[in-house]
Amino acid sequence: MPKGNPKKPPGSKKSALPPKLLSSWGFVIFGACGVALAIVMPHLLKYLFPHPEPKPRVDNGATQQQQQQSSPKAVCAEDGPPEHEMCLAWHKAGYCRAQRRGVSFPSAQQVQEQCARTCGLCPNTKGRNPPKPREDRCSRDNTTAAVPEGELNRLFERIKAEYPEYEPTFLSTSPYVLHLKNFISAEEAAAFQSTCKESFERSLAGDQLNPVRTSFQCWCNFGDCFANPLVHRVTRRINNLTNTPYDNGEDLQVVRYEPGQFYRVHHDQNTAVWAPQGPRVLTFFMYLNDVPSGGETAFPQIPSPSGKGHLIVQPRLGHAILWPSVFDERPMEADERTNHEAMPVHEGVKFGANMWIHQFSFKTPSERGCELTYVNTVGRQPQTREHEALVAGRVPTYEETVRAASQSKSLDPDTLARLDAKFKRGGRDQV
Ligand SMILES: O=C(O)CCC(=O)C(=O)O
Ligand SMILES: [Fe+2]
Repeated sequence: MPKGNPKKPPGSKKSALPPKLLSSWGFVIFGACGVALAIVMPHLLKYLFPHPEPKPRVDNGATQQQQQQSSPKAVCAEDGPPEHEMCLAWHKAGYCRAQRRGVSFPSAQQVQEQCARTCGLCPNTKGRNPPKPREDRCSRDNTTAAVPEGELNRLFERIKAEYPEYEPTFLSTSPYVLHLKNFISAEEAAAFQSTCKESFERSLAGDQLNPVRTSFQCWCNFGDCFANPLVHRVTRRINNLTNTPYDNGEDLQVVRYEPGQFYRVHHDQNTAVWAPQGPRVLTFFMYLNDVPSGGETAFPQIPSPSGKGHLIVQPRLGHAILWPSVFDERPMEADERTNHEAMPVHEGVKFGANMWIHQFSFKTPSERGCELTYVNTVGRQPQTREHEALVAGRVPTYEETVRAASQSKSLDPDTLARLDAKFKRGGRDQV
């Protein structure tokens, strides 16, 4: 008798399976039934005992319940301490949701604790830039015009009165061009240049390579730049000075001119008025170094204060100029008198930085990937289906937009809270 398991004779059906084999088949069948039951059972139970929907997920991926548990009461409380000054930048950089790889500070937990309101972690607050249904993605909040009708001139007068430390001087009052000294420190100017060092590219004008602008530019739209504490501090200082929300400003644009480079006469209002962010209403331009020769900013349609020739501003480290792109009484319409140019640099290199401020939130549609539509490249009329949709429904028409911008100042709760706090501090800003 051979040893081992006897071979099953070919063709034999009822071949006597050895008891050991039988028990393994039984095991397999039993297991399969178990698996099937495990799959079907939850559905069956759900059908038999319907369960409430899971809590909606929000911005940072946590459920509202988790949010409320993790919300630090202090920051959420109405009379609580202010949030960390970096919160807006940290949120924009995505730090509310996840810790950035390779960066130990700030941790996601630290951000969530110190920026609970901005991160949308407090009960009954939406946080900055909350998710929107797809069809509303690119709509505009009509009630937050940065510069309503009749507010532009007042804004310039207020800055002159409130900020003597910058030695504000009107280089022109019709239209306004305001000159400030010591607006940024040498350390801050150096931070702009160093964060941008590897990120300069040939400048664009109206979204295109253009022979009218031969300089280099760096969009400060990456976390290492806009979440750099010195860069953010300057950004917030501009927001406070102009009384406009963080989200209405484009990311800063650092510019660099080598000898011979320039930006010929142009106007900064380049945005279709029906785009979600509305027109650029203000330009805040900072000089980041002294230029040995050339590199002035010139306004060919504005007389110089001395009455001789037109207005020319010398680039000096720390100085800044602010001018409007629209009319006081028609704050959606470009005021061509603020055409300007960057004259060629003759000696040395010129560094500067632009902050363009829009009538409505720029960062929101920008972060949502909406069409931002420049008039120079897409024309003044809507040309694509998406443009038409913006005009037709999701974004107000030109007339509605103008009407909304003309309404008396009505600000969003965050801006109101900020103004309120500023008033309580005696009108001074912290940064
Ligand atoms: O460089 C300057 O002086 C002005 C730059 C400017 O006008 C711009 O970048 O739009
Ligand atoms: Fe410009």
